[in-house]
Amino acid sequence: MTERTAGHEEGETPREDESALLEVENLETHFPITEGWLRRETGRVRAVDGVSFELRPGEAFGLVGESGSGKTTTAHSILRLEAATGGKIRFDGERVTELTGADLRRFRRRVQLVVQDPNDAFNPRMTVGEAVAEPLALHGMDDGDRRRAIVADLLERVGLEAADADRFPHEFSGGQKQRISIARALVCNPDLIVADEPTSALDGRIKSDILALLDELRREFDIAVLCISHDIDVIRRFCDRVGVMYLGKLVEKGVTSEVLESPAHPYTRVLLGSVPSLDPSDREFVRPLTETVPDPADPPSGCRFHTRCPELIPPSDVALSRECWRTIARFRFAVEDGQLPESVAVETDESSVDESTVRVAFDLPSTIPDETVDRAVDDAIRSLSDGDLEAARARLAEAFPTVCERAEPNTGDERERSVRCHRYDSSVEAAPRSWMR
Ligand SMILES: Nc1ncnc2c1ncn2[C@@H]1O[C@H](COP(=O)(O)OP(=O)(O)OP(=O)(O)O)[C@@H](O)[C@H]1O
Repeated sequence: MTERTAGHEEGETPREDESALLEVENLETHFPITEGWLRRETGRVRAVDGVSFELRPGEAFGLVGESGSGKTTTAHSILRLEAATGGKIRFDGERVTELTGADLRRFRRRVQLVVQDPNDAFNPRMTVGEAVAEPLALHGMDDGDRRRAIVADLLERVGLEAADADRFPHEFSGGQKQRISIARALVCNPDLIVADEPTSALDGRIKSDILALLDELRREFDIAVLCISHDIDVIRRFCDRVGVMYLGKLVEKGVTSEVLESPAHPYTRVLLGSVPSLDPSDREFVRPLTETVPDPADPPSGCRFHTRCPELIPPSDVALSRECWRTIARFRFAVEDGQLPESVAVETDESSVDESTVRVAFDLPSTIPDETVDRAVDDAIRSLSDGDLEAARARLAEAFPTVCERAEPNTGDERERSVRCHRYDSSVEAAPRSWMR
């Protein structure tokens, strides 16, 4: 066992939080896209692209976001199941990517994974007892009687019976198999459990029971949990703090109750589906501008959410109602994306679409109470009706520059609450925070 690295390594910036168990700093995991038999790299999927968070001992931190936002890749990079391409991961002060030999084995013992589908987690030819004891044997515990005693105790702790050790995994239900996975994760006395969608393969009551079990065990044994889920309810019930991921970035981070009760980032609001208000009749349903999630191999510039953001910041000289601006932004990004409604999609240069059809399709008013905007929208509609998507795209992009597209927002690196949105940056001229309620 090597001595734990105290403080920071030579030539490095001091660690943000000396008491953290896990520190993830600017993590990047990109996957190369290759072509041809020479496997020439033609691009990169930016699955995780600058993610930072910490986990304190015994704390439950949740990563939430739509499918494809990079949650699993983040977890796998921490576990060294995927190779991080940038950034730093420290576990108990040690750089995870640099661990080798005995140090790596110790790390693998102290950090355990619980996967989504317990059916994939077991070798069907091993008894439950053998499966749960396997990590003990791998980590050098030769005494069979001792292993059996530990397994019997753990099976009882997760709500099964000691005698279940002699049965095979296929004899158990999904919920019971997840209990066995949890027993196996606990057997080496870990400090951190990474739970990747631990309940999404389970139904209602069983899901609740498994969450309650995980919660009880983590408190009893003081185990930190990194919980990955697209299910807000799981995060709400289980996690002390939460990070919201969108296209490889953490867009908001904070104490779970605060983030879920007063979500600040427009994407978090979209994910939750509403802007909370004390008066339930005053709740506003928040929808993204478009449903199309951009490709992580070619993410939008600036803020990655800008192409779908209902709070997109307008150019400073545009004075329109919020709803009117949203309609125009929706129009702009649908055109940019080439996602045109059927009535507008023009196949060939010869065909054309009536201008009023374009207006109806995008809900655009016949006149817009801002002359410059009105002219730009008119020009774009004319180009679209002539089937010239490229000209419409260029006109709209030039007419509506936005800081959200131009620059990546900072988080300000506040530990307890951070929001990666220009609307929270005092140096950006935008509507005040209260505008977002
Ligand atoms: N090995 C890989 N090679 C190339 N691209 C990958 C690889 N693994 C993941 N990706 C891509 O990286 C992005 C993030 O995937 P990831 O599985 O981490 O997201 P997620 O938020 O966990 O989603 P889900 O809940 O669907 O698992 C996706 O676009 C995915 O297609």
